[in-house]
Amino acid sequence: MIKIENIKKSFGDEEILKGITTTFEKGKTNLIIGQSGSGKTVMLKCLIGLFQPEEGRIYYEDKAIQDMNDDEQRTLREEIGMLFQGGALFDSMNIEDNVMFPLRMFSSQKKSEMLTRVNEVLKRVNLENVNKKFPAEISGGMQKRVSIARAIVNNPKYLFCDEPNSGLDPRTATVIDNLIQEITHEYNITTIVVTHDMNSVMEIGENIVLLKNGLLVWQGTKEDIFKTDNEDVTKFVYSSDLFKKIRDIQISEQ
Ligand SMILES: Nc1ncnc2c1ncn2[C@@H]1O[C@H](COP(=O)(O)OP(=O)(O)OP(=O)(O)O)[C@@H](O)[C@H]1O
Repeated sequence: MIKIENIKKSFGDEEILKGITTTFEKGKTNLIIGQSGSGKTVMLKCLIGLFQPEEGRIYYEDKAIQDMNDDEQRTLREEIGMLFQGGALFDSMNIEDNVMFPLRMFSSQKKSEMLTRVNEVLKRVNLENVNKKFPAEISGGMQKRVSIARAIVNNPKYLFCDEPNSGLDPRTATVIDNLIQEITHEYNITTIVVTHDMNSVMEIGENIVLLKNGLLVWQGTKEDIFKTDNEDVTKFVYSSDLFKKIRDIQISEQ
């Protein structure tokens, strides 16, 4: 569980996060959604410690980052898996070495042990016999699965995904969404996904936080989305052509 209390972050005179309070639950896919520029990535970067908010507190379980000593912060970093936008695989390393990278960084395991773990996670994301291939030799969807394998290789307690579907066709995007959700449930991880993909919202939105101009304007589940009359939610949802068409059909059938 990750809890944030009244976090504020500015760049120069511009306040980007204007006091956000919320909880991201364990074992759930928590989504941060909102229009471009609403502050999603800045919030994610605050959560993983890349940006220091000027105000507010961020709790991992019951301990605030602000109160952690260096050792505790290092431990926390090891407990975090990151799935970067675009995958961010190392082009010059083969798949096996890409996935092994966090183990080399953080563990003192023997190579054979690391390899066993690498094969385990590659199997979990349904990728076998690709160990010696290079990222450029596999499809975008496969690259995403490699990135997921790399993000979970250290058994993280927390998984952060920044636009995990960018650049994927809708069917592959759904496969990736479902994989993230399955892994979240299976390993009881606190997962946070930044997205503006409405399909992801409706597929895996177990706890959705909607940001607008640096404020949290709505929070709920995917089931709540169609029930709410919150104007910010409806504007966001129906900015998607597909959902606009669904609404038009619903209205015409009434
Ligand atoms: N390092 C930075 N320095 C200055 N301003 C920044 C920095 N990072 C982000 N911003 C500003 O913060 C605002 C919010 O950016 P952010 O990247 O969080 O938006 P977002 O909701 O993730 O958008 P998108 O969906 O387009 O990725 C933007 O106005 C952006 O210019």
